[in-house]
Amino acid sequence: MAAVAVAVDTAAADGMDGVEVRGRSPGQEVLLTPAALAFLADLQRRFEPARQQRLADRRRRQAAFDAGALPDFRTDTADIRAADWQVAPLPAALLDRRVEITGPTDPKMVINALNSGASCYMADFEDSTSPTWDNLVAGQRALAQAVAGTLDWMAPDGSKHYVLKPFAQQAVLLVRPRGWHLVEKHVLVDGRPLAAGLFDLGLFAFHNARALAAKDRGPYFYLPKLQTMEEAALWDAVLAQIEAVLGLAHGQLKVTVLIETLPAAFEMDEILHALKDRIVGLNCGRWDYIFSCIKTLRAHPDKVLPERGQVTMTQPFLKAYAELLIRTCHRRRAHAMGGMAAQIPIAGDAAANDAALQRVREDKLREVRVGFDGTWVAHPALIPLARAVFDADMPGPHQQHVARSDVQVARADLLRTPHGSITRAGFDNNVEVCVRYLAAWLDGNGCVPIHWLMEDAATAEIARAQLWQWLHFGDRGAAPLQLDDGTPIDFVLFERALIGLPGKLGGRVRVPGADKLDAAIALLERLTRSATLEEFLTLPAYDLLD
Ligand SMILES: CC(=O)SCCNC(=O)CCNC(=O)[C@H](O)C(C)(C)COP(=O)(O)OP(=O)(O)OC[C@H]1O[C@@H](n2cnc3c(N)ncnc32)[C@H](O)[C@@H]1OP(=O)(O)O
Ligand SMILES: O=CC(=O)O
Ligand SMILES: [Mg+2]
Repeated sequence: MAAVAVAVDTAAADGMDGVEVRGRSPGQEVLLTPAALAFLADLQRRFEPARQQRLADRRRRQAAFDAGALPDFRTDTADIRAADWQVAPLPAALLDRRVEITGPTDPKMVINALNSGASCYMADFEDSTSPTWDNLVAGQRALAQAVAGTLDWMAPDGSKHYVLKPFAQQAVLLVRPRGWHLVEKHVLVDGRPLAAGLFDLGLFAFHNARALAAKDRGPYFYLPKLQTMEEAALWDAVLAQIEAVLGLAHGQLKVTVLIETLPAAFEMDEILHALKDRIVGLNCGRWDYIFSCIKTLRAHPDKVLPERGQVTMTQPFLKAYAELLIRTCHRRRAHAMGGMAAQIPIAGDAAANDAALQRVREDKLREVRVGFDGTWVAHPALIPLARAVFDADMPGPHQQHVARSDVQVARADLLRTPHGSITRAGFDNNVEVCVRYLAAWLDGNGCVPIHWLMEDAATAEIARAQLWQWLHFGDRGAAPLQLDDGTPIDFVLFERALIGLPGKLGGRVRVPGADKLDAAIALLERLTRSATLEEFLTLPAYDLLD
């Protein structure tokens, strides 16, 4: 079977030499002790060369797609897909994951999420966190205090004191570090920024792993935005190193991997295999997946998706991706986790609220009936609804026995482009979402409601990538795209949508990050006018943060 080798720099130094902390935030000295920094620096020195190789592999792969190639199942790993093997047994705390709440890591959110009644809580440093230094330090402190059982929080006006429920009544904690593409510029090792994922995961593990292991709670992680088994193998090597340094058993650290890139959909078995001693499931990260489909196939004129609102999970290419994930996971005795419906409760409008909840209910019903073992919710008020749907259709703790061997997904199924349209409302909405989300993110808020939908980095990326793709469609000689009413999609249309926005938002809507609107507009203009599609909006946006 194809083995995945991770090149490791074994000459990694220990100690504080060459480590510089540039951020200043209250309480950071408790986290960034000399021992913690030495631990992080060691991880960075060992694994940074391999991370850089994986990022270079991504660029090479994308260049091939841009030159006309399409993703496919690998021939060099056919034996991994064909062979019979299973992942390591799942820990008891992760057997029943029917409802998982996700959210950023500020202390109030952490307490609300752990107390929410969900089976699990994914504390998120990725899609829903704007990685200001203050957010990261406060988030790591809140999580460490939560693990220690000492976290509390007082509302600034003194109206409510938030305390944790007893441990046995709390949701099981999982932590999602940032992806391989991001760096943490506030910690330099040998003059270069630390890999953000190593900072988030490493720092959490350093301070909490032993305490969580003693309670038989992992630690557990969600790994975002992977593309290949080699990237999975890199995480596996990092986790094995952390276990060795912290004196934990091999396989103590457990992970769930988000399948949220198009290349990864072709390597689900391989990713499970690369992490088989510690992986407990795959998750359908639908929003990044849609974004990745747009990004990966950006140079293929026959692969343009309709406007965001029309790209739902019932579209055949997304149905195929979800069903392949379930079949693959259950064959390997791993959980198949569903994703996030974007609707959130609507205050002050009962009819609209009922309609939103009905959309969520339908989404969860579809998930449990196709064979998912659990699902995500964005908001605590959605937990009872999701739980009721899963309880009714999933009497046991999971449904790994649902083999879905009826599912046959071919390359063409994953690449089938849905029909649909681009309306003016859809175009304008993409512009508005990008501007409002970027403004909030630059202001330190990584997840906001916009028109009663949860918007985070993944959902905003769809809007941003679509605008770029639609506006640059004619660059390769094709006729420009048109709206469904025949209006050409060009920069005149884009500027028109942008021009009225600050007045409209300032006058009518409470906008988080209102004083960042100009910066957000300037960034969107830059991203959209660029001749090439920026890989992630959070890369240039991070330069503007802090
Ligand atoms: C594509 C993906 O990656 S999905 C995963 C990433 N995205 C997420 O995790 C979404 C997280 N969700 C959120 O951040 C929020 O629900 C939002 C921004 C969508 C809406 O937030 P708000 O407008 O503040 O919601 P609302 O005012 O209704 O909140 C009511 C209460 O629920 C709490 N709450 C809302 N969402 C969450 C959550 N996800 N976790 C914990 N508590 C929450 C609020 O803190 C508030 O608490 P309080 O009554 O004690 O003050
Ligand atoms: O992380 C989840 C997604 O949908 O993206
Ligand atoms: Mg995502």
